[in-house]
Amino acid sequence: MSGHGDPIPMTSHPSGPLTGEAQVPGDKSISHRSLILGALAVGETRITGLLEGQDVLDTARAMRAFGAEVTDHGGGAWSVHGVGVGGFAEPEDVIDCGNSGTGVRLIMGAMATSPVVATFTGDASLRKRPMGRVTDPLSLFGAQAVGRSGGRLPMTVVGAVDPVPVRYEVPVPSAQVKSAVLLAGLNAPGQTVVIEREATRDHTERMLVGFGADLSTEDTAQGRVITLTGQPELKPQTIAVPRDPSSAAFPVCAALIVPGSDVLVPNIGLNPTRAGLFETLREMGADLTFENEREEGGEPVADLRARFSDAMQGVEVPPERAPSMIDEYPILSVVAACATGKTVMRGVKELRVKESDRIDAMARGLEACGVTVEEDEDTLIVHGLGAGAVPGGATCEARLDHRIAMSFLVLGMASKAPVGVDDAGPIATSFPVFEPLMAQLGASLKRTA
Ligand SMILES: O=C(O)C1=C[C@@H](OP(=O)(O)O)[C@@H](O)[C@H](O)C1
Ligand SMILES: C=C(OP(=O)(O)O)C(=O)O
Repeated sequence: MSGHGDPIPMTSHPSGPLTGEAQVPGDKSISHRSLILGALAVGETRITGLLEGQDVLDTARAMRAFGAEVTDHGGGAWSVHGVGVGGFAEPEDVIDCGNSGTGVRLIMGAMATSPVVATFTGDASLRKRPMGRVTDPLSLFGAQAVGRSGGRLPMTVVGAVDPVPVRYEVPVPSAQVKSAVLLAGLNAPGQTVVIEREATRDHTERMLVGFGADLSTEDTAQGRVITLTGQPELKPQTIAVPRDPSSAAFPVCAALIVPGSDVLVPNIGLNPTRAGLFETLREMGADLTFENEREEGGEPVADLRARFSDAMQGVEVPPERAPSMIDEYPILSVVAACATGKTVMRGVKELRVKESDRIDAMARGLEACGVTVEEDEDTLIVHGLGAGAVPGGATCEARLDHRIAMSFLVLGMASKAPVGVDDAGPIATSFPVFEPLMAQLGASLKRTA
């Protein structure tokens, strides 16, 4: 929901060893898609392990507004009684997607080829984010969108009455844009083709196939070509949502930088389009192992074991790895500050249009904590001080951004002096149990008045 409550200032104090098991919640990307695809199927989809973070709860509410029956059975078990492709009803009120770019962009795609009109809004962060990247391709299907200047929310989308299929080359590496076009293509007759130069997370493609759509993917010299045949009848599914690697990143990285730590993070989804951080950490010399590697529900899964690693060194992260770790640069820059030498992150300008400008948010906060940082439009460079050498002692701005808030709280666990954030409230969008989970491992997080 767009209204956040009062800010929740929080301070993270230097911590003793972090030990034990961290049961992180379900994957946010897969949770959104489970609800949306469930709403577009005919019959009842059953979901276990759904992330009950605010972003996903807002998508659940939106699916109800479009006519699906969405039921919370407790303990992460949900069901969605879908209305079928093209069956969305017109919402009676504004759709509020809160803090969630994924929610609003995927839902716009899902409704854009149905004869309904919907107005979308979000919180102060989401209202700053660009929607033109989604509404441009949706207009090719015949949909129309009017929003605030710069293509910002609030925005009204008029779904196409007679949609046509499209062939669209995604101009920015974005799974949200790709997914919006594929979801719109579901209700267009004929074949919709999406081309992405750099492969981004492929949950939409995998799940569409699971729901019975005719979708094929081909890797060509131009990039990945995805072809979807429109107007399928999607069959309801039983989905066990894997645990989120982007949430696992926080206890994993905390364990790597807090002396004496040894943490197990079980059942983490390791889809290669999501696992770039773990590869980078290993290149830095992290003691990070994958145990019990297996396949579950078509996705690779493993238990991650992270132990304090006092000899990590800075690396150059290859720009082509960015899509597979796009949400992990904030926490990587914290690890980089605790490694020796410099870590160079290039090809990261997409970070500037997330919940906050994440390059600027991390640069300012790290500097306040005594770390030297360089940046340009597309680059972040962190000069590491080594294990235990970051001064800390600052309160950093979270900027309505859950990943920024969690990153600085992790930094506080490994700094010389505590690190605070002005508002830990946004953490509830993706990782509502972050505070008790980290406390159970031994972290000292205190809500400050
Ligand atoms: O499709 C998704 O579920 C997501 C795609 C990424 O955004 P972009 O598509 O803007 O890169 C990512 O940052 C976001 O957290 C989730
Ligand atoms: C960028 C993120 O999410 P969204 O775009 O869905 O707001 C994120 O979770 O880091």
